[in-house]
Amino acid sequence: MQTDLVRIGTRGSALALAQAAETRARLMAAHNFPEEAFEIVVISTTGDRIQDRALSEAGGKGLFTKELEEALYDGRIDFAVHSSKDMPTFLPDGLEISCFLEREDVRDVFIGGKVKRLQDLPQGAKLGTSSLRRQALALRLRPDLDVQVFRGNVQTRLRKLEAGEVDGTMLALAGLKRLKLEQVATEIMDGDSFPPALGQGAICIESRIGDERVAKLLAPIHHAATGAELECERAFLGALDGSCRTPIAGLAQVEGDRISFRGMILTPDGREMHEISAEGAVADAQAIGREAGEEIRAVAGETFFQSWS
Ligand SMILES: NCc1[nH]cc(CCC(=O)O)c1CC(=O)O
Repeated sequence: MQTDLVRIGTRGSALALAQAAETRARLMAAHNFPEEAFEIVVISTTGDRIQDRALSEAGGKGLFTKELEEALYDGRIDFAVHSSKDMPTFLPDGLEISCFLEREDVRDVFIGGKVKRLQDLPQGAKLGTSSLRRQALALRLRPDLDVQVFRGNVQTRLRKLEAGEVDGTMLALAGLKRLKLEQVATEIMDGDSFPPALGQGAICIESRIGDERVAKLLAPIHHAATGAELECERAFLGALDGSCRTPIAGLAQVEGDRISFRGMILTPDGREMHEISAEGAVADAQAIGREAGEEIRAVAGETFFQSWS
């Protein structure tokens, strides 16, 4: 048994651990394995250690994946469990995303201290978020808000809200559900005016290209529709060159053999916005995302991306 031990790599935050446990539970059910067949290997990343500034300033998305990828190369873990939203657009050589679990609710929520809804915040109230997308979308609805950089894991943010450091904050409903904390949400944002981050709500698994044992292990827990949605969304991001300094939102949705996509780019102050919609066969998911990215890029013009960076 020991030689067959499956080593699951994860970050150490409560959300990451919940995602690793969910992956393990699905594998146990799919293969009829006991819990002892798995070891959850916790790996601390640079992103976890930086708490005092926005991640876009510190070097971006790779900060949450680098140390896990080193563990994959070294063979200390068999695969790494991630939030798709936090994955860089391009992966290092030899590694791939080999599996997507079925997507959770993709929506964002508002969590208010004294008021329940974002729109009910008093003039000039403090909204805590480090996401440029949430900042831009919130400022579109409420240009008067005072957006504060607000880092840390979900629990830390909720503590800061309770302590009155801000008047409200925003989080992904998916993460709250995985932590069994969805009851703290005071408003579920409407997906039309508040589209999610690309990849939001989807757990993905990164592994070594060509690892047949891991491929066989993961095949039964892969969710094809989520996979197509994420292929489309990641292609959109790739065409935009996924800069962390650009607020980007969007969502692909599979229905039967069709996929629809809606994407949005904004200026950080939320004043300027470009939107795109596309639709087609699921088999063309990637091309649909890429073409939507190229089109929105052309419509916005290169100056759009340079105007604030
Ligand atoms: N950047 C942190 C992060 N990465 C994934 C989630 C939520 C879970 C998900 O989207 O799958 C969160 C927290 C949040 O944005 O509320």
